[in-house]
Amino acid sequence: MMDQNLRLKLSICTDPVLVEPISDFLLGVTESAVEIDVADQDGRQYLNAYLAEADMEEGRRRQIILQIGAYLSELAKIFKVSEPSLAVSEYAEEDWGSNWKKHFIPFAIVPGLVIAPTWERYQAAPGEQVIVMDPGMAFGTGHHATTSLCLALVREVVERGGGSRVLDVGTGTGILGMAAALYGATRVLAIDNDPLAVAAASENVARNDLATVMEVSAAALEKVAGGYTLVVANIIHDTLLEMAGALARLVEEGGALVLSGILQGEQTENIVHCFSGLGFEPVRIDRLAEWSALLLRKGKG
Ligand SMILES: C[S@@+](CC[C@H](N)C(=O)[O-])C[C@H]1O[C@@H](n2cnc3c(N)ncnc32)[C@H](O)[C@@H]1O
Repeated sequence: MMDQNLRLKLSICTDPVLVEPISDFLLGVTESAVEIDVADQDGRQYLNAYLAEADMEEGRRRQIILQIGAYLSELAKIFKVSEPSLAVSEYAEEDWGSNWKKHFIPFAIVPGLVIAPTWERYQAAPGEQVIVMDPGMAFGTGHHATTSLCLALVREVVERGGGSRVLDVGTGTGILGMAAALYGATRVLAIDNDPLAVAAASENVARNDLATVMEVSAAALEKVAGGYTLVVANIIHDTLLEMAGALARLVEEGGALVLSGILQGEQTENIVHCFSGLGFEPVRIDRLAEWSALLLRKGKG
């Protein structure tokens, strides 16, 4: 057992090509604050990640380190570069808040849309949209590749007039639904089966003055009624396949379905195959790091 109030610090030295996918993973999956140093003389880059979770049991600590180590080896194989080195140390809690805050700074997740933390007074530039939220409440502060891939497709659909009724399935922090509302959607329903995510998204919707457009609910997908012009779901591949029938039913004829949480290759092919069988045509597949996001259209017209 570790001492009270200690957190893990991971120091990773890597080929620069892996910096982005490693940061995405650490921010999105382990909710770490990540600091990236400039390249050293040998051309490698150094990342320090400060994990949010404190006082881990030894078993959990070992599991996290193994998971991250396995992910680093997998990435090195995919990108055909040498495996990153990983060193683990501990640091005291007082440092964490300031590290987290130092590294969660306003950033444009897609051009024209900035995610800003609640403790910053961010001054939007003309024409810029801003979503204000705290990190670490639920998945989806916009640092994960799948979130930014979905945002670009949501914007495409809504700005082309497909945003009269939007359903955000697995909303996390509410980021995709809130972005749809800012891009001009007139009604948004956001659902999640994690009560912490529902609480976080509700708070974010209120904080961003979007409650007149966007509703957040813990309702199960099977209980949702009606036809939507756009349904977006950034959830893992296996869950998307389980949900396929319900998702397909909720998209109106001619409407759009945006899916991510899907790895490139076999998972992407499975999803295209499954939704083709349900009457959807793939319109666009975007890729970032090892992830894909799909825009599908229901029916032929
Ligand atoms: C990868 S996160 C995506 C969060 C956010 N939409 C984004 O794009 O950043 C997936 C979310 O789906 C939720 N989720 C997983 N299975 C679900 C299900 N069966 N029904 C509703 N939500 C689900 C999780 O609780 C989590 O908040």
